[in-house]
Amino acid sequence: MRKLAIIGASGYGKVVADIARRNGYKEIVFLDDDDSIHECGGYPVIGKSTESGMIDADVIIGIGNAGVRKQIQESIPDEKLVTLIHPDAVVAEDVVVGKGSVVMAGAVINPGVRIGKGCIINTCSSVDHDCEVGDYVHIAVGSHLCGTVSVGDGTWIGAGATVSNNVSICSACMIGAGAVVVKNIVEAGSYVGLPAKKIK
Ligand SMILES: CC(=O)SCCNC(=O)CCNC(=O)[C@H](O)C(C)(C)COP(=O)(O)OP(=O)(O)OC[C@H]1O[C@@H](n2cnc3c(N)ncnc32)[C@H](O)[C@@H]1OP(=O)(O)O
Repeated sequence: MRKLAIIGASGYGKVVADIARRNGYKEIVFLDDDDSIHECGGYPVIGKSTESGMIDADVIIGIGNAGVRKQIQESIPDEKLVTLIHPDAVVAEDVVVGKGSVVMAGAVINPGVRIGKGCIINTCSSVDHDCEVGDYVHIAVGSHLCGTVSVGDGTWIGAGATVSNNVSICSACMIGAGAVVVKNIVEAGSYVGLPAKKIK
């Protein structure tokens, strides 16, 4: 199997490397702009984030910040980008997962779901039937989208948060850890608590 270059030698990047290894990548390298980092998860950092075009390798972004992830992903030709799904994630057959997205261990994605590009579907989260997840969304560890939820581009669903069925959340929102979203959110911002309310 081909080589994989992961941009971003971070904690998240380390998890991405583990998923890549389980998907059969034999050679994994990192690219990062921090000169002081030489390895990540036991894999070498061999250059800067802008150098993926010079390497004959598949590419994925290992950066948690949605804005940075988007900026870097959109500078890379689509044919170099891959999608990674942990072998212990449960993903229904008709689910569409966009380029550059990563689905982590224990995640469950049920039928009729569409996940955009550059998303993180993190450990033990669930995305239930017919959800529409935009681009560069992060469904953080242990959070749950009930059925027919829509999440706009760049939104972060915090760890352990729950979004009730048939609810829409617009782009550029931060849903706090443990929040419960029971009504549509139509204005960008940070929302916390039960029921989730805007804080700024
Ligand atoms: C593998 C991984 O690690 S994946 C990463 C998972 N991590 C997460 O999901 C983290 C999600 N982030 C949060 O929950 C954050 O607290 C945010 C984004 C909601 C708010 O962060 P900030 O904008 O920095 O807000 P700040 O910390 O200043 O808090 C503002 C107020 O909201 C409260 N608040 C913050 N987060 C929450 C929350 N999740 N639930 C309830 N109240 C909260 C604070 O106590 C504070 O209240 P106060 O003004 O009465 O003191």
